[in-house]
Amino acid sequence: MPNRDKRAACSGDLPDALGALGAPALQADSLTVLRADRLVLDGVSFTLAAGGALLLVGPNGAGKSTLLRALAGLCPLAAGTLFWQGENALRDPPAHAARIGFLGHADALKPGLTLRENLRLAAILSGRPVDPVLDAFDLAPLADLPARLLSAGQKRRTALARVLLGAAPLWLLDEPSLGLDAAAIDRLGAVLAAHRAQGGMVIATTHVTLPLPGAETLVLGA
Ligand SMILES: Nc1ncnc2c1ncn2[C@@H]1O[C@H](COP(=O)(O)OP(=O)(O)OP(=O)(O)O)[C@@H](O)[C@H]1O
Repeated sequence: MPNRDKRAACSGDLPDALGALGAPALQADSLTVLRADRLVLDGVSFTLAAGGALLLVGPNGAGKSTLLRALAGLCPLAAGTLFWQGENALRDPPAHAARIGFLGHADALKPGLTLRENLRLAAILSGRPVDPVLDAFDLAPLADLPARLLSAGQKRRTALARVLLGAAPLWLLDEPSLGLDAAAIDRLGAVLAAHRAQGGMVIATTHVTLPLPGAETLVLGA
């Protein structure tokens, strides 16, 4: 069972676009989620300011992925409210989707498309160029390979590149370092730090140490 009313307040610079200084950009208030009629999350609360990071930890089945999906609006809340800058975040699903970069367990790449083609839709939607994002994850030499030929770590890096390309302020990452080697984890750390330095926020599930200095931790299933 997750901790009740566990709060994690994260600090960081708060740009005008994300609200008044000191105010939480994201606030989860007593979130409760059922899956197949079973109580998985019971009154989970936390706040996150611009530039902040929150690690979701706990044993298998504790509800970490479920919480990420609930925060993304992909899993209905049985009770509780998610606020974005003081407003009910889930009242306007398209607006909420636009503020989220989501990385699930599955990398969700089209196997027959090249790595670059897999990133094209995100690039069109955000208006951002693909090449700097390829460089950030050392993917340029692989850009014209079909995704089906990529290794597990290369696929993970591509999925992370798509999150970066989306330019959303709130990143929800399910075990982002899964399959990454040490160099790729260093690159991930640099990308996360740059995102937070611009006022972006990160919520990540993990079973291992992630390169997110100063992140708060929310323990589920304790
Ligand atoms: N689609 C679903 N329908 C019913 N129950 C589900 C569904 N998805 C997950 N669950 C259940 O919800 C609980 C929480 O699962 P979740 O995937 O959120 O755990 P987790 O903490 O992310 O685990 P792990 O560390 O193994 O990734 C589990 O008991 C799981 O069986």
